[in-house]
Amino acid sequence: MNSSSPIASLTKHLWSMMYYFVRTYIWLSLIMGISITFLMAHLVFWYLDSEQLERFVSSASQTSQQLHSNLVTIFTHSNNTCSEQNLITMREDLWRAPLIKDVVHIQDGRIICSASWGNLEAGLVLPKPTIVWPERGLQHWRAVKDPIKGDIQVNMVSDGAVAVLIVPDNAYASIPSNYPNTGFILSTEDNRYVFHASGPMAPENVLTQSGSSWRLLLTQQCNTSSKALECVTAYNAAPGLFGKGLWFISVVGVLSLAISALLHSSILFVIHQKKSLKRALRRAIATQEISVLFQPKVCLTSGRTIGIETLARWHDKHFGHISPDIFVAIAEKNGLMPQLSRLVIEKALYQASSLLKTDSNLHLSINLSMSDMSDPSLLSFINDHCSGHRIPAHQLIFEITENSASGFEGIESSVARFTSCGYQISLDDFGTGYANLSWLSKIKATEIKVDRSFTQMIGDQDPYNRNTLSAIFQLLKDLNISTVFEGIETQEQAEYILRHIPHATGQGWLFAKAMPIQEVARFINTPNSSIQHNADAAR
Ligand SMILES: Nc1nc2c(ncn2[C@@H]2O[C@@H]3COP(=O)(O)O[C@H]4[C@@H](O)[C@H](n5cnc6c(=O)[nH]c(N)nc65)O[C@@H]4COP(=O)(O)O[C@H]3[C@H]2O)c(=O)[nH]1
Repeated sequence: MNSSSPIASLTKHLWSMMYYFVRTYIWLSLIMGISITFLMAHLVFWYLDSEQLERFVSSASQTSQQLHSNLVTIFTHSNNTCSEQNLITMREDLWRAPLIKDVVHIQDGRIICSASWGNLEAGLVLPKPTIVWPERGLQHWRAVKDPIKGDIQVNMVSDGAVAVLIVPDNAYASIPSNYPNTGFILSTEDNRYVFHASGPMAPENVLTQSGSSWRLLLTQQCNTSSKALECVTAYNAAPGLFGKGLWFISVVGVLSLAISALLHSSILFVIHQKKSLKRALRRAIATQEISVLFQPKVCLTSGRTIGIETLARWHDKHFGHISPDIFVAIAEKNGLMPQLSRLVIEKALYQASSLLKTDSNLHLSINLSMSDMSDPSLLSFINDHCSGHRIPAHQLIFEITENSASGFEGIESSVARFTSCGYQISLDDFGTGYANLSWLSKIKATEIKVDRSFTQMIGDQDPYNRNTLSAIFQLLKDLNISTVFEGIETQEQAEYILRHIPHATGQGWLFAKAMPIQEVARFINTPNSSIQHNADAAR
């Protein structure tokens, strides 16, 4: 076999297709995995950062309140003298205020005594205050050298007679300065005065922000009763993943690759499952594993079973029960409909033939898809099997669902070929998707099956649903065509339909679920109390 033989080129083609799919899904998985992981990590870190800021702010707020109450006590005790008695009071106040470093007395812009150092004979010149706050009668010094010892930076607040020295790093020790990108500001409520600021941003740039943005996380708590310190603001200038180091981002990157790999294998698994489902369906059709059940259609006035609908069933050893909605769609997509429909028709005619012969008024409904209608040899297959079982054509109804927008161009002539042979045509799932009025005028159906969703609207108090329902009922009356209501589950639904359309047919679990043909025979011969009740209600 040389490399240009058809088998070799087919194998090559298959390989390149497989390679294309794997490659496509790798990119898809990578893009999804990386973006999902980074987004999730960012949101988690953002949340943790905002929780941390909340903790900072509430602890700083408590500190401010405590400082405030200490200041109030100290300012109240002030009598502007450095007497022994006054120094004792100052010291007692200082011991009760662990956040305050020292209390000093001021006269003519000089410190004349201190709770810690006693009388200072010459007096020490005070630097110029950073902030003068006339409305409150207070002066503030921000980040100045301790005027007595000169060793560390302090903040000071004074009412003119007494000044209090605060070491902010001690007072606000619970606000760790080593948190990267995190800052902390003490200010007045109107942001005019900033008493203390730490962190990577200038306080005016932070305080002019109205709230958090995607680049700045901001939390503020104001204590309006405080005389000296009003608002506490904590911020993170690089929230979420932005502020995390390279190490963190690398960990998230590795995690995102792992998630991408997981996604990729899940996608391949789903594709594999789909392919296996397709293979299993092909096998089930070939081995005739697809079975049929029949659901009775009941005349709502008389309570008589006037027909039965064939419903295909598939139970696979590996996948379990698979709904016809799923396997019919797979069959449609993979060109298996001719085999599936022929199998269902064959089984339905074979199983229902004796019942149809016993009761010549009973009809048998079979679902056909659009592709069945375009199958040129299906009609002769049906004709052959009907004459084989000696079933008259008028006892068969073919239910058609329009399940694609494009529809099927030759549908009118196909339907005409069916009706000319004596078969009846039903428009299934009327009112949903593409099964609408224009479709009805096209296919000249002898029966309409109103979709289950409309039956479920009965009893609904929503005004929109009630109006839709009454419009549908009016339309059906005007159309004057044989009407079947699907999915009747309650007595109320059956009675409502009977009141509005007396000759309607009902189908649904109120009467019976789909069942094997032997049970259908028993069902037909057993009087049904719900049906009798219905008929009584209509009288
Ligand atoms: N909740 C509720 N459901 C009810 C009630 N009464 C009946 N049903 C369900 O409603 C569906 C009615 O069939 P459909 O509208 O033709 O809808 C059918 C039909 O479009 C399609 N199908 C089934 N068998 C075949 C087949 O042999 N060939 C084709 N082409 N399609 C089929 O699959 C669809 C689903 O079939 P099923 O799962 O058997 O679902 C059936 C039936 O079991 C009720 O009171 N309440």
